[in-house]
Amino acid sequence: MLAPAIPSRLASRANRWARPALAARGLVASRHSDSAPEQPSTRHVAAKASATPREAPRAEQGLDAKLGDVAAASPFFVAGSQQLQRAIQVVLIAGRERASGGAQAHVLTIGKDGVSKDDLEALLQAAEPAPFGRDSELVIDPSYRKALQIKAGAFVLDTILPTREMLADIASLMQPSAPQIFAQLHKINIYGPGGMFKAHADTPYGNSQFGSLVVTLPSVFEGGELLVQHTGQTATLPLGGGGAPAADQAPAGPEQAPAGPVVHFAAFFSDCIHEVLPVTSGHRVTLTYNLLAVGAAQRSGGHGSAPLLSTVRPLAGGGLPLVSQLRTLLGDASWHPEGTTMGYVLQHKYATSLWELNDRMFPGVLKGGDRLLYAELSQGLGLKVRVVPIHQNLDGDGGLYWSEWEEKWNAENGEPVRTHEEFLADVARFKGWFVGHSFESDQEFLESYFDGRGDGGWPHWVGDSGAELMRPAMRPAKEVASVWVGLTPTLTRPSSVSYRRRYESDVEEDDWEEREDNVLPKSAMAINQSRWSGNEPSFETVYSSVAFLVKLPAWGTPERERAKGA
Ligand SMILES: O=C(O)CCC(=O)C(=O)O
Ligand SMILES: [Fe+2]
Repeated sequence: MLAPAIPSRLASRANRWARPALAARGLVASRHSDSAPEQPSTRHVAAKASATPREAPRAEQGLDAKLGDVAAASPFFVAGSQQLQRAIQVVLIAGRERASGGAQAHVLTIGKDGVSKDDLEALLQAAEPAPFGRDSELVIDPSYRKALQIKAGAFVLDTILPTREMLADIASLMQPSAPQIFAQLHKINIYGPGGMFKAHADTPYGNSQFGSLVVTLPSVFEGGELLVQHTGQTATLPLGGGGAPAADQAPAGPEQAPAGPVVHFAAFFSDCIHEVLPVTSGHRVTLTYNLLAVGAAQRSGGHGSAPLLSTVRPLAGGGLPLVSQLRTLLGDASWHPEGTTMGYVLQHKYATSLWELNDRMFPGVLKGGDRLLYAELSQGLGLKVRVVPIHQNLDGDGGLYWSEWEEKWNAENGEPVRTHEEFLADVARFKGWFVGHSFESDQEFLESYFDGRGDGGWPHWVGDSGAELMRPAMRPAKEVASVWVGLTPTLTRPSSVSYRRRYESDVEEDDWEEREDNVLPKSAMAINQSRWSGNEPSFETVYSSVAFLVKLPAWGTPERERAKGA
């Protein structure tokens, strides 16, 4: 008696969509393929486009061609060095066992000459192998990350690092409208000869995390460059490496040379793939931090983009070519005379907690080039811009479900019937991405979907052409984008992560078994830890791909007049 347990609405939905809840109950075989994520090689720094190239209409190809300029116009990292006035003291707190053995906390004093041999020894003694997140597991794999770590909590710094100056630079370039940013100390990392960390994105700690910060403690090492990539650009940051004693790099002070060392730092948006190249000699000792922005959303939220533009204008140094191209197109009466909606896939991904997706965070939390573009479109051109999540379906079948038995049941009960051939056609069609309705309604959708309540909205699928929205929505999106920009280069990293339900502990005893392995399918995730490893495993916060839906006004309207400019 399986069929009556399936509410008819869900049953008809199941014909078209994944049904993990049923799979978990053993009613259907799970169709999620768990192929191992493809790991990038150390030197493989450019994200490889795996999407089918879209066939954009000729007029719109110019828009895509200008995309690189958006990335180039705004930085994705901030790096520099600073001469400290005082030596840095690091107190290594002895563990309980060691304390009982009479060990004392060890105090390191790191002055101009950097980490001494004895201090390095003490650091190595206190350290343990550094794990990282692979899918949902914390693993130690020296072929991927070879490093030692000392976790925050096992040491105390007496010096305020990052310095106020570092934080100010980071804030003004990376979070210009956040009233306050914070650096949350994560750990000390020690990379000896051969030490490295292959390409990964940093697992977000919550939706206020925008970046990661690395500060190197001065020591002599070679190699160990930090590579950070973003939309085809790669920054190579030596962070004080290169063999010269760190103190030698300080500008020679005349009489009163500062007692402190020179420290190097690099901050980057933490969705950017980065890696630490192998250290060839010496020891590279870093402090890592999560960068959190507080209040960014409130400050520039709502519809007011004016404050946003004033914060990004100094970064831009002129208009974006993408925007002037759009302006030219809008000035052509034959280009979408009725008006349309343009979709733009943002260059960065945004940390969101799946169950707290929130579009009110935008535009305040926008990063780099995305922020610049938003400001230009909304304030510069006066266009209406909506921010929506993009979801990804990896499997090709998206966990789509078809059962002969159930089709028979559907036929007998007047439900829509889909043939197996139709199912196979859908399988091919559903590989790719779909545009969410809004963060809030998608949350509702995903939750109801897993609950079997089945009352969420339907998303719109984006075809491989990147230009089409394929499925009619049960609750139609307000806009339907006919022009897509940026789809191919940005959405190239399929997720390999599944997410466990958070409220397992709330469910009834009886439901426990079936819900235990009831994971969010890759196909429905608001994206995506990606096939790249993270620095931590995480269920809670993921990176979401995000799109702008930009309303392009009809010819002859005042909005079009304003947008096309003089
Ligand atoms: O130590 C570094 O330079 C960065 C290491 C890193 O990427 C991480 O800990 O996530
Ligand atoms: Fe990292």
